[in-house]
Amino acid sequence: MLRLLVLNGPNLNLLGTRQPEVYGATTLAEVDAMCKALEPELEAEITCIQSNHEGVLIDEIHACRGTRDGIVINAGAYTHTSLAIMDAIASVALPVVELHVSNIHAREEFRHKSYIGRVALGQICGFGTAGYPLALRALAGHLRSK
Ligand SMILES: O=C1C[C@@](O)(C(=O)O)C[C@@H](O)[C@@H]1O
Repeated sequence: MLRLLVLNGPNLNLLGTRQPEVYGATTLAEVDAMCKALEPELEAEITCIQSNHEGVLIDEIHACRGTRDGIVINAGAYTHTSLAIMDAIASVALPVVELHVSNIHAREEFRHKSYIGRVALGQICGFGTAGYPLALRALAGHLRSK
């Protein structure tokens, strides 16, 4: 049984109502349900956590050491700014898939840089909230191939 964490960062609690032309109409509760629904197929226990606070996200990443096998993270705007989240991911040495609902590379220049990308297994972006199951499948596939 794989143990996977889906970690959502700042403002993602507003999914569904926040700039729907960019992020779509699906709510975070619906995203969490979509992720949990993959548990039987992926033979995984999937936990979904969201926080608007950088330190809480870091604590959740640290807590994965020895308790989880991998992480899907949408760090929101911290993606582009947070050396501390990058260091936390490097410190726990677990496979991490970076996820963005929007295509960050097609947006403003400041969204093109990702600190998470330096320590991630890979990145999925631009597929809307359908990216979450893609990211979980990619992570589980990677873990099972090891
Ligand atoms: O909050 C977000 C959401 C985001 O991570 C996405 O999922 O597309 C993209 C970030 O640039 C932005 O700050």
